[in-house]
Amino acid sequence: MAGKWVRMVTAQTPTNIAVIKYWGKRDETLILPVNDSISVTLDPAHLCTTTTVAVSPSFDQDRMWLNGKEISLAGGRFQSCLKEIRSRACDVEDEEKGIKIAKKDWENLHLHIASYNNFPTAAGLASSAAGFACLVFALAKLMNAKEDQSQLSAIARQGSGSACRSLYGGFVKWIMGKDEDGRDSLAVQLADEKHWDDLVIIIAVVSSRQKETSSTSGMRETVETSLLLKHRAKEVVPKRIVQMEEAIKNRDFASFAQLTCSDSNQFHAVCLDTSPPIFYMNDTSHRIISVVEKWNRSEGVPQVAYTFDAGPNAVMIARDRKTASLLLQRLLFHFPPNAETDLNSYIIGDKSILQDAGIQGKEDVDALPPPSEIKDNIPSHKFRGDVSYFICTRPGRGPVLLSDKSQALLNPETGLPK
Ligand SMILES: Nc1ncnc2c1ncn2[C@@H]1O[C@H](COP(=O)(O)OP(=O)(O)OP(=O)(O)O)[C@@H](O)[C@H]1O
Ligand SMILES: C[C@@](O)(CCOP(=O)(O)OP(=O)(O)O)CC(=O)O
Repeated sequence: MAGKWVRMVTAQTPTNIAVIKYWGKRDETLILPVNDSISVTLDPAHLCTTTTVAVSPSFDQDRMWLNGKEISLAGGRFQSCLKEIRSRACDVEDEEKGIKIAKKDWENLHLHIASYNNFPTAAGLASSAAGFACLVFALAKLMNAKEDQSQLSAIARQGSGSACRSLYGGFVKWIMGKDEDGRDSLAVQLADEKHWDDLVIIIAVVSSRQKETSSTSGMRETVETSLLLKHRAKEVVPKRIVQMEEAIKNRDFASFAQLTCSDSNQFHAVCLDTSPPIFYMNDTSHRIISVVEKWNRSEGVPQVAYTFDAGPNAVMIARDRKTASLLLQRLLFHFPPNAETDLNSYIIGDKSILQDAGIQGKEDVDALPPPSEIKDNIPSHKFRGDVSYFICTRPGRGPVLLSDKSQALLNPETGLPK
């Protein structure tokens, strides 16, 4: 293994949004949850992490750069993932480059890791989920580990619980497991992204000034103080998991939406039941819920599901493209962009939904009529600037390797960021 070679692998991994939430751990170090959860993987075209991992005998320590800045790998979560994946490394031979790494060599070789999130890291868009899933997936490829996606998910879980669900595309279940060592706490795919490809997802990134409680400390406080969480984990979630699996299997949007909204609301109720109470949603979040609830009610059958993680951003899932364009009209009516924001940066991702909604410019936003369900309730307030921007996306695929060398984030000669 001597020489000056650098071997590297680049991968791209999606983020995910839970429709049955994970909240509460029974083991903090291994990251073992108190209930199963189910998520939808989001299209990596709009939200994803790209990670390049490299190994070389010339590296003298493990190093990592996140979005161009060097970060410490000393934290327990990074160390757990690195240790677990190293212990599964196998022989690697690259005849073209004349590289031969024996299984036992991996203990002494150091790694360079560079990662980039194509969305804001601190905006509550589950960067840790895509990030840890990508790290583990890329390292497994680099080290020729023979583990399947589910076994890799149990390693990513030790970086961040929700990360285990980003090892698959489509619809994913994290099975809480029973074993004390956590080996059976892993993700499985329920259906791939093609199974239900009518769904359209619109994320409202809500402006928030307040500092939020991290998921990790928030759920610790909930486990310590909330009686409602015990009821949720024991009585409510197990039934909902069965119903949600059925709804996904049958593409039953009415049940899917009802379960998704109820579970998000119960998660936030559990936060409120924590002492001291945790508030993740803000007034804008509540207004978005009200817009969707009023519309769903007036239609008689749910058109859109909403769900909120540990922050004020709304993730809305529309039953199809037509519904998504009607939703976007409603959202833009209530939450038009600020004077200084142009429409092109206000609606990002799949902009074709905007065209479907018949909106070409800001004048079309100003001309939007009040939605029929609120017409009798004038005055209908506008909340200009309360949403930072919207991301239009859809369910998407799981992790992939990027073989195009130009997409690598590390220099192939030096192993340092490009
Ligand atoms: N691309 C990445 N690769 C590895 N780790 C990452 C990556 N992106 C984020 N992380 C890790 O995740 C941490 C951020 O996680 P945190 O849970 O605070 O925010 P979030 O996941 O963006 O939001 P939320 O969990 O509230 O949805 C970072 O400090 C870093 O440790
Ligand atoms: C509200 C959630 O998004 C909580 C996610 O929590 P994290 O996975 O970020 O927490 P740690 O395991 O402590 O890293 C719900 C969910 O994704 O299921």
